[in-house]
Amino acid sequence: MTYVPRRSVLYMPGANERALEKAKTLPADALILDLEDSVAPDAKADGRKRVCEAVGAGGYGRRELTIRVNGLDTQWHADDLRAAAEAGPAGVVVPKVNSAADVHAIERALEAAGAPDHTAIWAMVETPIAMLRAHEIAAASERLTVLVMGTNDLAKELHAEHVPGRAPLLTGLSLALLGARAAGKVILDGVYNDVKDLDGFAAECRQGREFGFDGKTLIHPGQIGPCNEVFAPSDTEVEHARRVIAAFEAAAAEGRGVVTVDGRMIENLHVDNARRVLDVAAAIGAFDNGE
Ligand SMILES: CC(C)(COP(=O)(O)OP(=O)(O)OC[C@H]1O[C@@H](n2cnc3c(N)ncnc32)[C@H](O)[C@@H]1OP(=O)(O)O)[C@@H](O)C(=O)NCCC(=O)NCCSC(=O)C[C@H](O)C(=O)O
Ligand SMILES: [Mg+2]
Repeated sequence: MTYVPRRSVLYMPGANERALEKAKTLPADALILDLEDSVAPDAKADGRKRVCEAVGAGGYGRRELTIRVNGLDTQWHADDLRAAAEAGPAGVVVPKVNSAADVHAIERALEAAGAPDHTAIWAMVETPIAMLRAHEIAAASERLTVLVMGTNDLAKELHAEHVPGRAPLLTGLSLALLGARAAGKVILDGVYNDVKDLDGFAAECRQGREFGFDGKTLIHPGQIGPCNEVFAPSDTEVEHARRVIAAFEAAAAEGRGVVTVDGRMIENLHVDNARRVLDVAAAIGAFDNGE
């Protein structure tokens, strides 16, 4: 799987002209122009027109541009999907995807509307049944490239509380990760609602990274910088990866398949991981330099 930086993926209300303009200068890797929860029912049609025009007009540079449509069971879904297909963003983010059949319906609708091949499906998994079917959803289509956690909806459905450490959500997060990885797909963590609590936010970014998420979805510009930092390999990690590869190659030249670095065992699989760290760091370096 070729790594595409999606450390920071910022939602912005599709009806908010100022936010759509401001996003052109923000250092997020990707943007989700939202037509669902952040847009009031009366503003849906206007929001749809606005975000599709924004995608058509461009000006977002290398930021990956996606549109979040309303859910499959809503009155706006079909029109949103048709308009998004015509606008041709990098991805269409679909909330509350609960089955492979849902993915197939989205895929058929995009194809019927003439969506370009580059428009991927990003499926939001945010219900108990979606956690239990995460692999079925992730593997349902090649057009589906990204799973997006919806942790607010998941907590609501579970009757769970938002607590530091996210204990009530950990099983769901793990199931979704297992499903995504088993299907070879990218997976993004959910949002952190308290935009003023940067310490709590940083802790949740670190937890997401430790779990294996590729990046995190965000709701405020102030969350972008800290998130980019956490989801990129640090200089220390890059240096360690280089030493792992060098030590293993030296050992291999002497006919050994195992070595220690800083007292820890290094085998082939650790070298694979070290190479992945270097690939990710290089891709992020090129992205940040605008290459
Ligand atoms: C959360 C907010 C409502 C906070 O808004 P506000 O108090 O106005 O923020 P600030 O005054 O600090 O804003 C400072 C400037 O930054 C711009 N801004 C703010 N947010 C964004 C954004 N998301 N994208 C782009 N620009 C943004 C403001 O316009 C200010 O600009 P300026 O005037 O030039 O200084 C607000 O941040 C917000 O609306 N966030 C996005 C909310 C959203 O999209 N929600 C839906 C997605 S999350 C979700 O649905 C969860 C999921 O489905 C689940 O189940 O978990
Ligand atoms: Mg949601």
